[in-house]
Amino acid sequence: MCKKVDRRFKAPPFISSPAAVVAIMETEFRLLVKNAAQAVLVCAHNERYLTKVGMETIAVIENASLVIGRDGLIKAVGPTTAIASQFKGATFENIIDAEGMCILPGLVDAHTHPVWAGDRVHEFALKLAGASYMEIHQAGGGIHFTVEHTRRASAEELLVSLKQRLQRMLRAGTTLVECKSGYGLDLDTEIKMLTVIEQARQEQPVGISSTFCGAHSVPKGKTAKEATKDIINVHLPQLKKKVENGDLHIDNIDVFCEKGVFDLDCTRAILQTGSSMGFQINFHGDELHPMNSAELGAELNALAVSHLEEVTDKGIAAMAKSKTAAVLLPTTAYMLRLKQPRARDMLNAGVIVALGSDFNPNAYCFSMPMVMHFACVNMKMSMSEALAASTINAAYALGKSRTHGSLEVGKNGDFVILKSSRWEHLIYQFGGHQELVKYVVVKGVIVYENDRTADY
Ligand SMILES: N=CN[C@@H](CCC(=O)O)C(=O)O
Ligand SMILES: [Zn+2]
Repeated sequence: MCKKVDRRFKAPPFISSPAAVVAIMETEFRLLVKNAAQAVLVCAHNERYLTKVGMETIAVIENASLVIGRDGLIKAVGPTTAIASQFKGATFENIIDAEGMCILPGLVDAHTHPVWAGDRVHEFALKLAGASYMEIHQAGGGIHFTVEHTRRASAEELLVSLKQRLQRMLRAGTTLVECKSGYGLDLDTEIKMLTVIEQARQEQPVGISSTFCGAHSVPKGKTAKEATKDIINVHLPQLKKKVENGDLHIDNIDVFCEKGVFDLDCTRAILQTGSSMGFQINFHGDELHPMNSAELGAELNALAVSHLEEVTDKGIAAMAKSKTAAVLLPTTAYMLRLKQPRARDMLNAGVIVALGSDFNPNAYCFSMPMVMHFACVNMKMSMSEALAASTINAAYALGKSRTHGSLEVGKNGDFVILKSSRWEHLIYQFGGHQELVKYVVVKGVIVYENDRTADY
């Protein structure tokens, strides 16, 4: 009944959980998913994150059912027969018979840049012909190109494209996504982007963690030091006011810490100011050059540092100690033909490894299943490690692992139902999620049902 994937996973979690007892006293529920071939809980003991051993041994129940309450939270998950007897006489607004299918937690995408205008397909051609990311950036393209187009775009235009992009992420199984600003660099455009993110949060079902990334690049006509002063003395205080007034919601503060962009001192100053205003530190570091970003993340108790292709052994050890998550982005290393992030060294050292799509005009990928596939093949992660990195650990990197990232009683009823009797097909069939993802559910509501699934 209970697959011995995790030896610590002794009893079906719904039996021992106090929340499950509450559920039994209720009689009306939002959703029952019954008869699933597998329910992948990922973790079952309220872990906030998993490190290597936990990621290798994620919790899976064979022949499982799941109950979501009218508040959108998970009330019970366990063997089908046990759930049937516990919920005898209960009524459900909706029932899904998931025979032959798998239930997985909604995927969490821990790093994206989804608000922009003007694609960069022409730069893809240049890169294929040998130009590097930084050569294009220094010649005024790259982020600068996107900044010019995003400044000119209306908020309405940006909102339409953002919602379409979130919809494409949702269809690939993502139910929580980090969304950065950072293609404005001036205060007005940054506010326009953050406002668009705020609107999208209210108008569509994918959960959003929003990030102020005004230090994504040094704006033309300014030095890094001048831009840093501007962000600290002008942008951040204005944004803080907007947050306090309830006009904006900002979860994280970000900087692109890179040679020729923001150095370590500028990065530290911006992150410390943002953190003092209550924003979680989650920044880009050690991507193209070793910058000691990992060490800085540890020093500042950052929640997460992304990229880390050029991290040092010292940086890895520091992140393991400070419990700063490493958000690895396999699409970027693939696209830019960089050296792969050292996922195995990080896992062996005890670092909390998470994954993100890095969706942006440079790395045009919406799909966390594809990201997991790249992580397995190119970064040598196992499939269960990749799934844990795209669920509980990605939620941790956003400060959301109390509510997201696993199928556990009391968490949001956000999950994916896969038309396959083994969950690993989501990673194995690369590029195949369009046929595999049957339903996506957010807080117990079916937000996507796919007619294109078929048995292959
Ligand atoms: N490296 C910095 N930022 C993005 C790329 C943004 C862009 O090229 O537009 C990243 O995470 O890959
Ligand atoms: Zn990025």
